[in-house]
Amino acid sequence: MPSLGFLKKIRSKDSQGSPSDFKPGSPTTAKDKDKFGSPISPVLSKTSNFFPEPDAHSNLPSAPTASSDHDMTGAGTHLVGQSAAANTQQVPSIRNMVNGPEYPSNGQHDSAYAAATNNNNNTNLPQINAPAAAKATREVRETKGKYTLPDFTISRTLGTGSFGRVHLVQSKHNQRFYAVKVLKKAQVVRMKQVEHTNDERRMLQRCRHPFLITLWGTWQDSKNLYMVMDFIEGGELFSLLRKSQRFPNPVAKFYAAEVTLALDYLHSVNIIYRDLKPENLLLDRHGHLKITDFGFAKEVPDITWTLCGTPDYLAPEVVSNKGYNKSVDWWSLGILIFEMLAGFTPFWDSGSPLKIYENILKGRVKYPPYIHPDAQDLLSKLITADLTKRLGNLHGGSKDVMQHQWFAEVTWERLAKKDIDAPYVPPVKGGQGDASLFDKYAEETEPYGATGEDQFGKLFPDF
Ligand SMILES: Nc1ncnc2c1ncn2[C@@H]1O[C@H](COP(=O)(O)OP(=O)(O)OP(=O)(O)O)[C@@H](O)[C@H]1O
Repeated sequence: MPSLGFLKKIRSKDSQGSPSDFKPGSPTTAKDKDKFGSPISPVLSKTSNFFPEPDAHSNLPSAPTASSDHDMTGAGTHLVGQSAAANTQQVPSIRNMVNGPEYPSNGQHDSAYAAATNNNNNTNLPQINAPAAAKATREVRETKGKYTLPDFTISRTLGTGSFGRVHLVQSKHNQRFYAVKVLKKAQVVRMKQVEHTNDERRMLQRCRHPFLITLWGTWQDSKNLYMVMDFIEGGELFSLLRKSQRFPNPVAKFYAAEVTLALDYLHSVNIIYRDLKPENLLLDRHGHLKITDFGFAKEVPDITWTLCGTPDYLAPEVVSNKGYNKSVDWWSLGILIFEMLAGFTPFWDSGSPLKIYENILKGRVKYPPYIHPDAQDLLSKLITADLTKRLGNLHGGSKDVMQHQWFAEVTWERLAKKDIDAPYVPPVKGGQGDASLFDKYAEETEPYGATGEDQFGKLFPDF
């Protein structure tokens, strides 16, 4: 049993959806259903468009087939079929992108992945060729973006974390909005997170995928580290989930499917994410997910031992300090799906991490009766301590998860191209630095851009 001192993160904010509403065995009440009304309901009619081939065995509303050339991002269609090499040529250096008028659209972020996963197979699962994906990633991300504070106008805090905060910023060169994560070096060192922080930068630099945040570059001054990312305008899935209390089955399925594709990609390039939770899932302006916060991501071809993560989401092999592998992300996916469907995490226990650990090790999950049987079947196969039985960790890898009955109507290739409408479109004014969907935070009082002696500079050579 780990002591709290080992842990990087305790779940903060208003933390946990309370399980108090759930009385095992009691049916879902009409009142429960009403709770779904806000803020998902205005677009709930769109749930029927998520997955155009409805599963005959599911209770989803039957769906009109979305037109095959429909692309709600306005970006995806022209990408399909581009070669990774062609795409590489189109992506200018980061410095040029900030300075120049031809800043790439989000669509270009997607195209290396699209090219790497493009195939003519009959199956609707993207056939990801890991070495090709990794190569495409490397080719696209060889630029080494270096910025300075005067490149940006810093505005409000979008979110805070264990070591720093994330600001909305505007580039003075192209007037576009970005998010800059600011980490205090002293705090990173004090909390023994130097390696994780360097890993975060390296992993983000390497990754390129439609559902992963894009890192454009970094810099440092004598006190802080800075990471420039896309500003993802729709806020955290966490906020949407708390407001909605819990998601209807198809809504949870949509988000779970996008996360599954992102995990499939990360694992294909030997990266474990290790911090899956709704706080780290942001919604873009069209309602698609972006995974942020790679503070725990690690390149591991095989097994690792570090104890990190957020209590509710830790797999038993992590809690009991055994070596672990990519399977921990599949466990966390199970916890995420459970939380989306139930509104609380399965091992939650009066907010006490130690009790949560005990519950994780006991491994008993009570499924609320309103969870769809197919979802429950998938959850029982993900939230299983036995690594020889955990879905995602078996011979079929992530394909076993993607081919599970709960995901039967998901057309994975279209989903990977963002060619399926999201269930909820955040009410934001795109491209205008609209941060209205983010919680408000007290602002930093110490000015950025400190000069003078840099005690820790050598520890962060890549920033
Ligand atoms: N690219 C982004 N666009 C918009 N908001 C963002 C972005 N990246 C992060 N945020 C916001 O900032 C919050 C904190 O970011 P992040 O999780 O990366 O910080 P952290 O210090 O690593 O936090 P933690 O303690 O959870 O690890 C996020 O939950 C999110 O609300």
